[in-house]
Order: sequence, then C-alpha cells, then structure tokens
Amino acid sequence: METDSVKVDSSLWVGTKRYRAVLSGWYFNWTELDKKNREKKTISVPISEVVAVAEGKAEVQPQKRAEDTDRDFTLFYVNRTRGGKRALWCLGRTEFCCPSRDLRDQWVTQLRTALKTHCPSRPRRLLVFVNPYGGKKRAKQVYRSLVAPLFELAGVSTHVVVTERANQARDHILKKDLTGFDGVICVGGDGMFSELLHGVIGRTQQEAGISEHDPTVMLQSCDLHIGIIPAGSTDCVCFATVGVNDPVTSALHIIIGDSQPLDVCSVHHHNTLVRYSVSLVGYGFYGDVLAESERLRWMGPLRYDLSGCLVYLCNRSYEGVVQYLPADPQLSSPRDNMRCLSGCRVCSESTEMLFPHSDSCSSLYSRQLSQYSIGSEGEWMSVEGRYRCVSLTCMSSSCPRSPKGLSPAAHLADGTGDLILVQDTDPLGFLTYLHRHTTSKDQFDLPFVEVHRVKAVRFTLPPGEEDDYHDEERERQSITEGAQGTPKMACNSDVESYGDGSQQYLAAEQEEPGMKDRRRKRRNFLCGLCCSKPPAVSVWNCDGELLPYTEIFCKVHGQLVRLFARGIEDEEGHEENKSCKGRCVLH
Ligand SMILES: Nc1ncnc2c1ncn2[C@@H]1O[C@H](COP(=O)(O)OP(=O)(O)OP(=O)(O)O)[C@@H](O)[C@H]1O
Ligand SMILES: CCCCCCCCCCCCC/C=C/[C@@H](O)[C@H](CO)NC(C)=O
Ligand SMILES: [Ca+2]
Repeated sequence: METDSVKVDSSLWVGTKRYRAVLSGWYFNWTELDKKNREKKTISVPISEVVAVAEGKAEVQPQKRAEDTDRDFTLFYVNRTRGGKRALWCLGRTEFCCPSRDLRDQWVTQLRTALKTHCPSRPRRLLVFVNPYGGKKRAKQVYRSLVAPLFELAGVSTHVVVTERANQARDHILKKDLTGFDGVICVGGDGMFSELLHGVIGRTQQEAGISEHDPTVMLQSCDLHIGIIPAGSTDCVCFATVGVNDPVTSALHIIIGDSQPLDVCSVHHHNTLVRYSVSLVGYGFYGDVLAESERLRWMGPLRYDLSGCLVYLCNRSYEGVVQYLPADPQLSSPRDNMRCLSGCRVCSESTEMLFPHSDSCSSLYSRQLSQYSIGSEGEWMSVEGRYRCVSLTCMSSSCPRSPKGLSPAAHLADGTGDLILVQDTDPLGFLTYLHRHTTSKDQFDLPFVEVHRVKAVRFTLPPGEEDDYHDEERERQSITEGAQGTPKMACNSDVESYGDGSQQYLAAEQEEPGMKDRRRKRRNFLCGLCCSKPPAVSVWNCDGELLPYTEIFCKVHGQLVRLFARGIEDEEGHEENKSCKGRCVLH
C-alpha cells in the first residue's frame, strides 16, 4: 500500500472482482482491474458524501453489525437514485476485502482521518422533535425505522423529544439549555418546521439583544442549523430546499452536514412582529383556502384539494393597496428563467454581500442597506386594485403539487422575495393561472398577473377602511361557528411571557382583546357560497398559519437561517448516475 499525506493506493477485492482503490484528496475511487491489470470502470465517492466506515462486513441495522471479518471493511456513502425527475438519495454500501488485516486497518484509519479532516462541520449531536400527530401520524415510525439507524451508523448522537402539545418544540428551543447541540431537527410538516424556525430565530435575537419587533433592524443570522425530516401533510419547505420529500434523503443531508442558507420574511403589524415566513405570505385565494381547510382538518391532507375547489367556486377578489420596495433588477428577476439550484450563483453572490471579506465590500454592503432601509420612502412603489391573490414568497415554494412552485425563478438565499399580484379576472382566467402552477407554462405570462422581486412589502386596505373594519366585517359575515374544532391559528399564536423578560414574537392572542371571539366567529366559506354579499376582506396565509391581521408589513432578511440541505441538485448534472448501480461511474 502506498501512503503519503495526500494519497493511499492499494489493490482490494469487492466480491470476486479485483479493484485498485485510491484515496486522494477529496475522493475515494475504486477501479475494476481485469486479469491483465487493465483498468475498467471507476467508482468515485467524494469524502464529503461518506457516511461511515466500519470494520468487517457491516450492516446498517445495529443488531446485524457484528461480523468483524478481519480483512474486510464496509463503506457507507450517499448514493443517488431517481425519484421521478429528482435525485433521491439512499445509502450506498460496499464491502471491501483487503489482502491482510494490517492493510484493512490502514484503510479504515485513513478513511476516518480523511472524514475528520475534510468534513469538520458535520453535526455530532442533534436535538430532534417528533410530532406524533403530523401528516398521516407516522412521524414516530418514520424516525424510528428510517432515520435513527442512519444517525446511529454515522455516529450522530441525539436527544429525541416526542411532542405532547403544539409549540413545545419552539418553547424548548427558546428556553432550554442547548449547549452541545449542533442542530435541531423536526420530524413533521411545515407547521413543525415553523416552530423550529421561530425558536431558533427568537433565541438568536434574545442572545444578541436584538428586538425582533423593529422591522428596520438587521436581525442576527442563526448558527444553529435546522433539519427537516418530512412527515407532515404539507412539506413544502423540505421539497423546495431538497427537491424531494423523502426522509432518507433528508437524513443523509443532515448527516453529511450540508448547509443551505435561507431567506426569512418577518411579518409585522403596527411595529409588532407577528410571524416569520420562508415560503408563502398570501392574501386572497391562498388565505381563503387555508381558512376553509382548517375547518376540514378531519379530512387529512385531502382537505386542501376540497377547500381549493370550494374557494375557487366562490370567485372572490379583494381590494387592497400594495406598496413594495423593489430589489436591484440588475442582479436577477423573477422572469429570468434562472432556477435556484444547488450552488446557485445569484445566492452565492448575495452571500458575499452579507458576509463581506474586505473593507471595500463592507462599505458597499452598508451603502446598499441604507439605500434599501425601510425609511427610504423614495424607493417604494405603490399599486392599488382588486386582487384575486397577493402572494409574497421568499423561495420558489415548489411542492409535489406544483413542482416549479409559485415563483419558479425565486431564490432560496438571495435576500429577496417575489411579490405576485393577480388582479381580479374572470373565473376561466384565474383557473388558467392556477393550472399553470402544475405545468411548465409561464404563470406570469397572463395580462392580469404581475410579479416583482422585492425586499419589503406593505399591505393596507383602501383609504378609509382601516384594519378594524376587517374585524367588524369578519364578525358581520360569520354565519356559523367553525364546526371542526379549534382553528389552527390558535395552535401557533399563543403568547408566553417569560419571567426573564425575554421578548417574544406573537400573533395577536393577548395583544388584541376579543381576538378569541373573533376567531370563533371566523367566516364560514361554505355558507359564503350562498351569501348575497361576499366578504370585503380575506385572511393572510403565512406558511400555512392564518394571521389575525389584514394590514401587515413584510421585510425579507437575507440568509437568516441555515438548513441541513444543499438546494435542488441539477437534474441534468446527474444524468450519468442513471446507468450505474453504485456511485458515479467514470469511464
Ligand atoms: N403533540 C402535538 N399535539 C398537537 N399539535 C402538535 C403537537 N406537536 C406539534 N403540533 C402542532 O401541529 C401542527 C401541525 O404539525 P405538522 O406541521 O407536523 O403536520 P402537518 O400535518 O403537515 O400539518 P399542516 O399541514 O397543518 O402543516 C404544527 O403547527 C405544530 O405546532
Ligand atoms: C386546476 C388546477 C388547480 C391546481 C392549483 C394548484 C396550485 C398549487 C399551488 C401551491 C402553492 C403552495 C404554496 C405553499 C404554501 C405553504 O407555505 C403552506 C404551508 O405548508 N401551504 C399551504 C397549503 O398553505
Ligand atoms: Ca429569496
């Protein structure tokens, strides 16, 4: 065996075939040799995608991991397969047989050393929250059978909390000692992700002494990574940041310590933080669909389809004034057809602006900040009209139902969001718009749709109709109480005041007297179908939660949090994997 600081090279066996194995820099390659020592195909695994190296003929299941044949070692690594158009990750496993035990020990040592050297930022200890009631109520089983064995194999230690109530995960992150944890993981849907998001951002700001309520403030970016194991009924954040909703793919991204920064939108009402969003802040159609779907919770994930149809049939539109602060059009545009993929140039250039390396960059960034600061009213644009929907999305918001998403060219981490204004139109026109979410046709190429890349948005009711009008209107329009139990809004909007005086984001529960009553009297859209006068206001859908205010202010915070993900891998770039059973084959 040849070894030096950069290269380990020897002959090994895989099954009955002989290979030349080389560990060199960032890669471990093994090349099949024929009887005349001629090289055939090579399999190449980046060290960054090695999950574990085990002595003997090892298996993933710990109970089967015993066979320590003394000339063998087993390599576990990320392997790509196809899940429709997208790359699914699964665990690759190859057993190598060495000519001697000494050589085997050298290989294991060298591979483990390479892992330590090249992958210093892998998580070693994780705090995992499992929502036993999310989605199809299979989160515990998903975690136990698919994810925990992988974490164990990779030597990641965990503290697992099976939640017993809504907001437990958020509160745990806000209040408990998190020393020693490299990340927090949720096993659930977008609602659980949102709990972690609020916990991580809130805690980081508390520790930095920053007020989350002040929309002009630059929030502190969060060190603690968030991982999502999809097990909900809506897993949009996972889909839009990983490309598939698959627990094993997500677990592998977590294990190898992938890091994907993410823009976050803070939503304020009268200088009070209401919520954070990474996906959709939507008024009109998407708000109404969510409000209606809450009443149909008992139906499970299908509720969104039924409520979508009902709300579509209601044919509603709403008046509003939308002000927005455009982003720099030189950098990118929502209609430039540039998809945000893993290693995205637009996002990495934005990283350079957020984390400048030199003084000159630093002053450039502060100039840009002041240029875009919330007070610079000169920059703001204003439109007023009647809208089917007003949507702001910091990412594409793609999901299995809409694989390209609400805004296909939006970026995960460029510090901007896309504002989509769909003016009132005839039912067929609006259906065309909705249908284009499910096809590759441009949903912005319609005369009643406009889209802007923005840094901040303000939504108000037309002059003379302030937010109170909304509440009165809601009460007036309520026909029956929601029959299907507590609306979801109640889950995530309760406020806790902490003895330590720490600040809390909140939705309105204790802020606005009478809010509970108003919630109970939320409009009944089914009855609305036969109402003579449709409601004058809609509700906001904020990443799947209803907001209790109509007039809001939204600001995009570039790369505020980081996920254990890498964005969507270029589908074309991995075509060569199609033909191989193992890893990438180089001919
Ligand atoms: N033990 C619990 N009991 C009740 N609610 C919980 C519990 N744990 C978490 N929750 C709440 O359940 C909500 C929905 O959970 P989750 O996002 O995991 O599943 P989901 O089915 O995708 O839901 P949704 O489609 O509504 O987002 C979350 O907002 C979370 O706050
Ligand atoms: C005629 C066919 C009509 C099909 C219409 C399909 C439209 C799909 C658009 C999907 C947009 C998803 C936006 C994401 C929202 C999430 O933030 C949120 C939280 O999970 N989800 C929901 C349902 O509000
Ligand atoms: Ca963005």
